[in-house]
Amino acid sequence: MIDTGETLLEATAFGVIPVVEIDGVAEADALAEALLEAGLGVIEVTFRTRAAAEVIARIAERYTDMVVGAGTIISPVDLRRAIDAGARFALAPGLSAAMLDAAAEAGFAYVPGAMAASDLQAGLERGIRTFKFFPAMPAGGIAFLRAISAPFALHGLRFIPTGGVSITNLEEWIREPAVAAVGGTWIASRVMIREGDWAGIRRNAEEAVRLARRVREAG
Ligand SMILES: O=C(O)C(=O)C[C@H](O)[C@H](O)COP(=O)(O)O
Repeated sequence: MIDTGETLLEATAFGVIPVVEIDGVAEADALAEALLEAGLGVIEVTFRTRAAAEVIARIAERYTDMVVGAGTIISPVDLRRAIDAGARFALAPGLSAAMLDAAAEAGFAYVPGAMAASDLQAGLERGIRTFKFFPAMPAGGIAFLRAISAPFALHGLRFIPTGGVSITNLEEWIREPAVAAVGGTWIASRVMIREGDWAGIRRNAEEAVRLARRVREAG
C-alpha cells in the first residue's frame, strides 16, 4: 500500500515538477540524467504519448532516486498501467468520480485537477487535499486561485498550478502559501526532448530548482 501523503510530499519537495511529453523510451535515460544532474529528482510523464508507460517503467527501474509520476491519467485503465509501470503518483487535468474511485481503490496518490469551487468540494468530499490547478494562467492566475480557495481556508488545501507556469512567473507562484509545487513543460519541452537538447534541459532545471529553493528558504 502506498502512503499517499508521504508520496506527494516527496514529489512536491523540489517545488517544481517537470511535466513531459516523451515520444520514445530511447530518450528516457538522457532526460532522467539531465534532470538528476540539475538536482531535480522528480518527473511527471504524461499519458499523452504511447511511450508513457514504458518511459515510466524505465525511469522507475534505473533511476531509483527519481520520484516518477504519471500525468494526464483520466481513465482507470491508464491509472493501472501507470501503477504497474512503477509510477509513484498520478495527476489529471480535471476531476471525475470514476477516477477518484479508481485511485482510492488502488490506495494510490492521485491529484485531480480543479478549476472551480465545485471541483474542490467534490474532491474534499473524498478526502482529497492536494489538487492540480489547471490551466493556471489562462484561468486567472494567482488571483483566481486565491478567490476559489478562500472559502476552504479551514481545510488545508494544497495546489500544484500548471498551464502557463514558467521561469518568468515561478517565483510568485512558489511564494503563494497554498502552492505545494508548480508544474510545467517549459523545463523539458517536447521539442527539446525530441532534439536531444539535454544541456538546455539541465540548464532550465537548474535554474528552476535554484529559484524555488531560494524563494522557499527566504520565506
Ligand atoms: O494533462 C495533464 O495532466 C497535465 O499535466 C497538463 C499539463 O500540466 C499542462 O498542459 C502543462 O502546461 P504548460 O506547462 O503550459 O505546457
